[in-house]
Formats: sequence, C-alpha cells, structure tokens
Amino acid sequence: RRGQSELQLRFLNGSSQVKPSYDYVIIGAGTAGLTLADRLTADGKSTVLVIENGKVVDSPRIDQVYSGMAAMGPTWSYQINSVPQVNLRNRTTAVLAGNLVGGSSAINAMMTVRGTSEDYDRWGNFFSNSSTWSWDGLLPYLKKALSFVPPEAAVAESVNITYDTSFWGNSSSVYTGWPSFQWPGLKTQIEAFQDIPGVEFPTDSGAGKAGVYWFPTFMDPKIVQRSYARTGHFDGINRSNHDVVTESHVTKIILEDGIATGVIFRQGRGNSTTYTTVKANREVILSAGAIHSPQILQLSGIGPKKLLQSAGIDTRIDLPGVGQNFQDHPMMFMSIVLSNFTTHPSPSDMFGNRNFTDWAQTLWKANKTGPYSMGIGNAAAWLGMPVIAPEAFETIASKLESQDHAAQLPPDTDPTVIAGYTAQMKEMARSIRSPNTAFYNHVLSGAGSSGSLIYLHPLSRGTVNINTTDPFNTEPIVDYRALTNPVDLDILIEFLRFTKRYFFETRLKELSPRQIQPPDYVEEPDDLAGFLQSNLSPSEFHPSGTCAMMPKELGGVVDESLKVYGVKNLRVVDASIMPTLPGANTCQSVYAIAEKAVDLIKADM
Ligand SMILES: Cc1cc2nc3c(=O)[nH]c(=O)nc-3n(C[C@H](O)[C@H](O)[C@H](O)COP(=O)(O)OP(=O)(O)OC[C@H]3O[C@@H](n4cnc5c(N)ncnc54)[C@H](O)[C@@H]3O)c2cc1C
Repeated sequence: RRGQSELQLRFLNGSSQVKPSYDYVIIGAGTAGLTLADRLTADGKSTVLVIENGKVVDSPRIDQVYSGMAAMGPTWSYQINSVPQVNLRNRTTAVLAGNLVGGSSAINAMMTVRGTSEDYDRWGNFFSNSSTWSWDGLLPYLKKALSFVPPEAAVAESVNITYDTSFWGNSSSVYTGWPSFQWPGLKTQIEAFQDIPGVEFPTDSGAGKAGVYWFPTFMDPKIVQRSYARTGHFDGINRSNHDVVTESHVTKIILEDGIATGVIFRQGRGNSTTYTTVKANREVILSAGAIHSPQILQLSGIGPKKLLQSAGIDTRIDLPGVGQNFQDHPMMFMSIVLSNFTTHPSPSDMFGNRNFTDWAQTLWKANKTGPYSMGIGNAAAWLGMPVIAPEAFETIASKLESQDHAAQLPPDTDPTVIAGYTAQMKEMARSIRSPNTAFYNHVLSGAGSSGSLIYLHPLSRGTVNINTTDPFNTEPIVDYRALTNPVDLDILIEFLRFTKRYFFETRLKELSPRQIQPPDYVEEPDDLAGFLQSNLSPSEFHPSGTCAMMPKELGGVVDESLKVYGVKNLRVVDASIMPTLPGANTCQSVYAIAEKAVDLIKADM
C-alpha cells in the first residue's frame, strides 16, 4: 500500500487544483464509485474526477478482519438517526453509511454473499423477460467483480466447506477469501438442517440457490486484511486521467436544458466555505449510496414535485420515485441456547478461556492464522417460505395478493410509485411460494446458541427525503416505515416459530435447548408481534431502492441503462438502483452493478 504522502498528490484538496472539466464526474468514492473510476480510466482514453465527502482513512480497525465489526459504528459513518419508528415502539435507529474513501465497503462486516437467481431475474422482469438484468446477465459481472481465493484444504475438510470455482472469477483486485480456522460446532449446526424437509445444501454460495451454505469474507487472505473498494480500485493506481478530490461535499448537479453538465461541490476550510463548479463533458455519475443519491437528486430539482416545492427547490424534473421505495434488511435476535453443547473450541472460548486466547494470539502473531483470522462468520441458512412455513406460506401469499397496496404507502404517494409497489408485491407473492427466494437468514455462529435472524425480503417500504426546513445543510430524513405492511409481521412470526423448531425438533434437541428470548411461554401471535415490535432493528445497514431501476410508469428513477428519466448524461450507479433487495448482504451485488455499468457507459462512448 502506498504511503499517505504519495497519495496526497492525487488528493486535490485545494479546489484550485481541480481541472475545469472531465469526461466523467463521479459523485462518491465508495464501493461503486471507485470501481467505476478505476475501470473507466484504465485504458487512458477518458478523464475522471471522483468527488468524495470523506477522507482517506488508514486504520488497523478498517483492515482488521477479526469479528467483522471493528470498523462499524459512528466513527467513519454519517451521523444520521432514523425518524422514530411508529411500529417499533417509536424507537430510532442509527443509519450507518460509510463517510470515507471506500464508502461502506470500508466499514462493512465483509460477508460475501449474493442473492438467488430469482432475486436478479426479478429486477429485469419489471421491464421484460428479455432484460439483461437477470441472473444470466449479471453472473459474468459477479465473477468479474471479485477474485475468489479458496479455503485451505485442511480447514475445508475439518468442517466440510464446499465450494465451486466455476461461479467465481480471479481477475479482480478486490478479493474474497477464507480464514484459516473454523469452529467445529458449525458442523453440528449445519447438519441439523438435514432434519428439516426441503432444505437444500448448495455446493457454493455463488450458485444462485437458496439453502444452507458456506460463504467467504471480503479479505485478502495473503495479508489477512479487509479487501474493499479502496484496496482494489484505488491504492496503487496512479493515472494522470484519474483525479480524486476528498473532503468535498457535492451539493448539486447542474442541469442545462435537461442535460447534466456538471456538479457543484463545497469545501470547508476553517471558517470559510468555498463552492466549486466542475464540468462533465460526457456524464455525471451519481454513486453516493442509497441514503445520499436521492438527496442529491432532490437538491438538484429532480424528485417529487410537492416535496421539492415545500423545500423551496425549483422542480427541474418531476420524478416521483426519487427517495421512495426505500428498503433495508430488518434484523433481530432470538436467544436459544443448547445446555449440553460441549463442542470445543467454541466462540465462547474467545471470552475468558485464557489458555485458548493465548494459543490464538500466538498463532496470530506468528503468521496471522487461527481464530483471529475470522470475520463475522462463514456459514448461514438462507431459506424460502415454503421451507420455513410449509403450512402458512400459502395463506401469507394470498393475504399479500388481496391487500390494498396503496394503503401500505404514505398518504400522498404518486400513482406511478403505487403501481410499482403493486408490481413488486405481485412478484413477492410469487416469491413467497418459491423455495428459491430466501426470506429467512440465520447466521450460524458455531456456538451452542442461535445467531442473528435477518429478514431478506421485507414488504414495507420507507422513504429518504430531504429535510425541507434546511435541505442543503442537513442530512436527509430517513424513515424505514418498518412493519407498515402488516404481512411483514406474519412472516416474522413464522421466523420465530421456525427457529424454535430448528432447535427443538431436529437432532439439536438432544443437546437440551433452552429458549430465553422471547421466553418460551410467549406463543400467541399478538405476544410474538409485541416481542418483534420491541426488538426488531429495521436495518442491517443495507439501504437500497431509493433511485429504483424500474419503468418510469412504475415509479422508476433510472432505466435499464441506469440513466435518470428525463435527464441526459446522468446515471445513478450504486445500491440505490436495486428495485428490490437481493436476499443477501448487498455489497457483492453493488460491485456487480458497477461492473455492468462500466459496459453500459462504454457502449455510449
Ligand atoms: C456497517 C455496515 C455493515 C455492512 N455489512 C455488509 C456485509 O457484511 N456484507 C455485504 O455484502 N454488505 C454489507 N454492507 C452493505 C454494503 O457495504 C453496501 O451495500 C455497499 O457498500 C454500498 O455501496 P454504494 O456504492 O451504494 O455506497 P457507498 O459504498 O456507501 O458509497 C457512497 C459514497 O458516497 C459518498 N458521498 C455521499 N454523499 C456525498 C456527497 N454529497 N458528496 C460527496 N460524496 C458523497 C460517501 O461518503 C461514500 O463514500 C454493510 C454496510 C454497512 C454500513
């Protein structure tokens, strides 16, 4: 990795150093933005400026793989709290989004997962069944995005890790790999799923199939450090056609006669603030993430007219979908412990077992091996509704179909956004009936206890809108609108029931399971709902959907080329374009979206 001082040469911290124009101006040096900038400048034919709000941060906490969570939290994130969630007993949630070079890929938990084939086919189906936004169309980009490094044979053998390199590539500088250690208890946890009818065990996490499987970690196994957009698409790149300006906050995209011609950004120095305009000869590309991309569009006059009017912003393009269709993966903890779980070593040995941690430290210091090379986990169940709720899924799907969809959205929602939501719910009803759309995600810890439960296809939709009282100087208003669609509760109640069955009705019952939270006497639907309202978090930090790639008449913001409707030379490329969430952590999909966008952009050169 190059030293900070050398990097500074390319950090145009004084606005006077920015050239007046570039072929492409990219907003946000995050996961998608850095991928795009690297690929678009590689052949030397185009000039690119990336404008980033955050700084370049060097920290062992970012590099650290162990635990997966060392870089999470407020330090390198925007400071945003959601509005109180009415259906979650008015609790608010910290909205984490990376505010540094590398974006959220610098602070995420490094779980490398992709959705099932149905998740990606669904995206294209909103346009036509010949869309290239499909599993077949995206697989080459999922492969291009990452270099897969297989696990060591001995570790793989110790816990039966299977993988299939045909689903992966090996040409990217962003790596995904494996720790040199796994908890033996994972074998027990995985095998217990064999006792549940319908559970599949795909050979590889990249196969596009639901089931129980192993998945790698965004890390470079050679150095056992996080591998992310900065290490893969920024460090070591020194091209005269590739400029990056940090600590620079984009306030607006300039529109002239419906054409995006440039960007205005703000730099604060001591007490003074400067504003700089930079021109884009070919395109402005918005990659500010699902929280800030809709904000920047709205500040530029592209968004729902009524909202813009109430903020005193001139409507340049009335685009009702901007900032709507907001989705994230809700998350919760259900606590069940196996009283007679005696497998060791187990994660609990990392806390209080001095002999074990001394051994682990020795391995780590000697050659970066052992338990300290592990992230948040490498095995999980990703299961469809027919598997987890065989007796209830049909009733739930029918209830969703017969719903008044408009009633689930905010009162003033535009008819096109309602039409898009209706189309999505039709797809979701179909998906509830399919074993190959995973709704339920249970991350396995290797300890004798339950892990976190994640809801992969929530039906409620939130909003991310500018703060109309002071839109240019405040963060957007983030409202998950969690559990506003009551069918979400029906599904989540099935999650609790299924998790209980997994512990009490499989071979795990021999290990004396004990349910702690919610207490086992809590069984009535109303009481389970109460537990969820008190405990659910609306976010796994996977914000998506706020500049949805959908037809315009379905409330879409960008078309299949990721171009913003009604504007020339403006694309959005980041997590905000996902029309519906993939049933997986989102980072791998964002890299693939960016890789596909590169080809879409080049096709227009
Ligand atoms: C805490 C956390 C844990 C996660 N865990 C996982 C995980 O384990 N596995 C997984 O697959 N996914 C995970 N994710 C999600 C994943 O990291 C994101 O989906 C993905 O990185 C988003 O990429 P993006 O390009 O859309 O946005 P980002 O990578 O967030 O990039 C947006 C960039 O735009 C910049 N920006 C924003 N506004 C402006 C402005 N006005 N001017 C200039 N620059 C601006 C930001 O500073 C940022 O650098 C996690 C995310 C977080 C936050």
